[in-house]
Amino acid sequence: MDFKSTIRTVPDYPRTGIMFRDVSTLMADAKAFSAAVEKLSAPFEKFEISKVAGIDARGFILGGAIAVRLNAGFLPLRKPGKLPYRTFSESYELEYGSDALHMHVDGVKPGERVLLVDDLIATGGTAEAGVKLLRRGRADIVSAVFLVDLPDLGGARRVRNMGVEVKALVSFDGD
Ligand SMILES: O=P(O)(O)OC[C@H]1O[C@H](OP(=O)(O)OP(=O)(O)O)[C@H](O)[C@@H]1O
Ligand SMILES: Nc1ncnc2[nH]cnc12
Repeated sequence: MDFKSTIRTVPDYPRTGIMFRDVSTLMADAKAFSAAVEKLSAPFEKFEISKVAGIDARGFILGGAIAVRLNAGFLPLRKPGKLPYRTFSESYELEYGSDALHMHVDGVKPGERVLLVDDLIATGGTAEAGVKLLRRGRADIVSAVFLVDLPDLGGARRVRNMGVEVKALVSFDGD
């Protein structure tokens, strides 16, 4: 499956100079979406993942589908002001701004095996915040998976340097 050709690139969104990799076109393609979920889930079938942590917002779509495929629960890592109960929070810088992620304090049990999921990794700031939140809950992070890696921005390296394995289906480097 040629996943790359199913992802639309929108130049200068949301700011001049950003090449926006729009995964909504991959997700709208039934064959590509189901093949992507299968490809990112299958390697973890035997890893007894009990929870998939998905990052707000596009990581919810992919993470929810992966959670069902792996018979795992789903844990939302959300933007500020969205979770009703007590939370841990971590702030981070983005390619185009700054933000924070929250996780319910009882979102994971100590030692619980978790797969971290998002649609895309760029600078890795968002994923790093996700890793920090899961570690505050003392989760065992099995891997972090993405549809898209932008390797020029160094995010995958940054997360690997935190001791977390990173997998991505597609890489856009310099194009
Ligand atoms: O590796 P980074 O440089 O941190 O960037 C990656 C993040 O940026 C995008 O989310 P965005 O914050 O645009 O939010 P959205 O999913 O709500 O659109 C993307 O879905 C990742 O979560
Ligand atoms: N270039 C990009 N395309 C889509 N989502 C992003 N998130 C951060 N950088 C991005």
